[in-house]
Formats: sequence, structure tokens, C-alpha cells
Amino acid sequence: MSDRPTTAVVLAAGAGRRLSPLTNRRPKPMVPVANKPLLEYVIEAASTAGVDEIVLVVGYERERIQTHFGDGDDWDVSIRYVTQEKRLGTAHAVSQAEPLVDGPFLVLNGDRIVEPSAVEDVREALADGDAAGAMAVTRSDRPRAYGVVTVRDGRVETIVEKPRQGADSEVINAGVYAFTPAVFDAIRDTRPSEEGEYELPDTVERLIDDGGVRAVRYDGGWHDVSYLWDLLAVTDDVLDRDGGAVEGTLAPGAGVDDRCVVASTASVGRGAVVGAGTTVGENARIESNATVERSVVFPDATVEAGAVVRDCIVGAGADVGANATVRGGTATVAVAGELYEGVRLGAVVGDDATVGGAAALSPGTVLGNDAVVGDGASVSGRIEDGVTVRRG
Ligand SMILES: CC(=O)N[C@H]1[C@@H](OP(=O)(O)O)O[C@H](CO)[C@@H](O)[C@@H]1O
Repeated sequence: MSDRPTTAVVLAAGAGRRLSPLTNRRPKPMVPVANKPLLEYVIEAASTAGVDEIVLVVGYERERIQTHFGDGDDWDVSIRYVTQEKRLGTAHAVSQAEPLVDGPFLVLNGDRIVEPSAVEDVREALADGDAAGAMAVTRSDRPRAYGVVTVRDGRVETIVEKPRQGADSEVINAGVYAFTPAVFDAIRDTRPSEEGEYELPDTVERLIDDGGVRAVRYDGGWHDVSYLWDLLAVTDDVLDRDGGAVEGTLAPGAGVDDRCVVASTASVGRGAVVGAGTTVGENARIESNATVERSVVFPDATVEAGAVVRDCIVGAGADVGANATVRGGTATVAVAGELYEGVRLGAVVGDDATVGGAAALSPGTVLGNDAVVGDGASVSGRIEDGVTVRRG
């Protein structure tokens, strides 16, 4: 067996609670960017980098993942699944794969878009040296949301997970690793975090003293959807990188910008405008004279005639009624009990939610799954799943 790993353990068990309501019914790795789940970008990058065996660690809503990826044939990889029954952290997730790996292997986060070079470079770094592990590190504008890393002589010197106080480095753990099987002993020696979880950064810290971990600088694209509004920005970045793909049924007089992705089974009605930075999922319908700009429309959603939707996420099967408006722009948005100001987000319309005709959603509105806004109602703030808001 070659010492260059061709097996990757891909972590896809988490729920992604900060992306509620989008993750109330689907795991974060299945959130679509340009009509493709985040996890599909990871699997494609691994496959392009020469990985031929993937162990997918699944848990929350795992059927969604297994149904989509099956045995991996469509991606030229062989996929096997292991289930992390309890959410006990990323190191615990890796340990679930122990019976299925043999020799050095890669570990990839299943919900961050990276390029194949990140995978290739960590694998080379492990194979060329005498370290117990190699980890890709990259620069981030918000290091405190990640594992903050300091590097010395090409090795990881320190790693601090999501530091509460300021970060002393802009360099973060990119979520792409290569390990020798020694990592499994290091996981067994890893102590639980304050939240009672076994975290891979803590395991890496153990390996620093025991074999060392090479730091591999990665400057390619690195995209994370941490918050709802990141989905719009990451979609925009991916459209910049990969270009648009407008398929589907376009009625006469429909205007669809080139920098959009419209699924082959979607339709855009007469006089409708689909502006740059928009993606329209399978079987979604943009009806006549509607305007949809810089938005993500999930599969089976409908934007009815004359509706105006900007900076929006329209969930699967949702219905935005005729002449409803979401004017877009910046707002204060509540996520998991915290307020984020100055965020560019028109509205999120949860899966199967209904926005009545001529209703108006203020910027920053987040409508839960199955929520209903009555005809002509004006709504702002956060509406939980299943709640109905009538006019007046
Ligand atoms: C506990 C853990 O594994 N934390 C990792 C992981 O964060 P999550 O928020 O758990 O996805 O991925 C980040 C980057 O992908 C990395 O910077 C961080 O150190």
C-alpha cells in the first residue's frame, strides 16, 4: 500500500443549528450552493485529488445524505457510511471510522468548499515527512469562528478552538487534515471540552507533542456557510468561480442574467427578471413579471406573478404569493438568540412556508418552515416553524 492516503473520512454528522430553519429538516452538508449540496463540493474535490474511498460519517438527517450520494459511483469514489449516534464532537466522529481505515488517511469537513489542491497538499505533507499529521491552514476575516492556529517552522504550534477573547492570529484550521493511524490513540487520549464534546483541534494539540503536525498553507478558495446570509455571499463566490448555467424553460420576454444557475426542470415566466447572483432549484417556478435578484430559490419553490424578491432565500416547496415584496438590503438578524447587525439579507422563507399575495417582508425577516403569512400582511423579525401571521 502506498503511503499517500487515498481514503478520506468526511465529517457530515452535524446539524448546523445556526442555519435554522434551513437545517431543521436537512443537515448542513445538504444545504445547496448553486443547486449542489455543500458536501458534493467536498466529495468532488476529494475525487479530483485522487481519493477513491470515502468514509462518510453521518448522523443528523443521515437519510438525506445517503439517498443523494449512494455508493458514490456518480463521483468516481466508493462511499461507505458510519453513523455517529451521539453528537460528541469531531474527534469522536473520526473515531467512528477506525474500523474502516487502514494506514494513513485524510479527514475533511463535509460542509466547507475547498479546492482539490488543499487535499493534495496535506496528503503530500504527511507522506513526505515524519509528522503524525498535517493540517491545511488558511487566513480568515473572522478567525474567532474557527480553530485559530499559530505556525512555527512549518508546524502547528498552537490551536485554540473558537477563542472567546480576541484571536492572536488570522490563520485558521481549514478543516482538511491527513493523519497516520496514531491519531486514533490521540483521540482516545483527548479530553472532553466544556460542552462535553471530543474535538479534533484538541486531538491535534495532543499530536503536536507527540509526533508533530505539519501546517500546510492554503490560499485557494475556502467557503463556509456559517450563518443564513453567508449562503447568498458563498453562492455569489461560487458563481464567480464556476460561472452560471441557465437551463430550464424560459418564457418569451423572461430576462435571466448569465451569472445565474437555473435548473433544467425550473421555469421562468413571461417578463420575469432573474438577476445576477441568483440560483433557481429543480422544479422551482418564477412566474410572469416576478423579479428575483441575488437570491437562492430552493427546489419546488414558487415565486408567483409580480412578486419582488431580493437578497432572499426561498426554501424548498415555499410559495411567495403574487405581488408580495421583499425589497432586500441590510438588516439586524437574530440567530440562535444573538443579534447580528448590518447583515445583507432580504428574508428567509422556510421550507413549505407560504407568503400571501401582496404581503411584505421587511429585510432580515426569517420565516420558519411551514409558517404562513396572510395576504397583505407586513411582517418582520423571526417567525418560528408552523406559525401563522394574519393581516393586522
Ligand atoms: C471542533 C472542530 O472540529 N472545529 C473545526 C471545525 O469547526 P466547526 O464549527 O466544528 O465546523 O471546522 C473549522 C473549519 O472548517 C475549523 O477551523 C475548526 O477548528
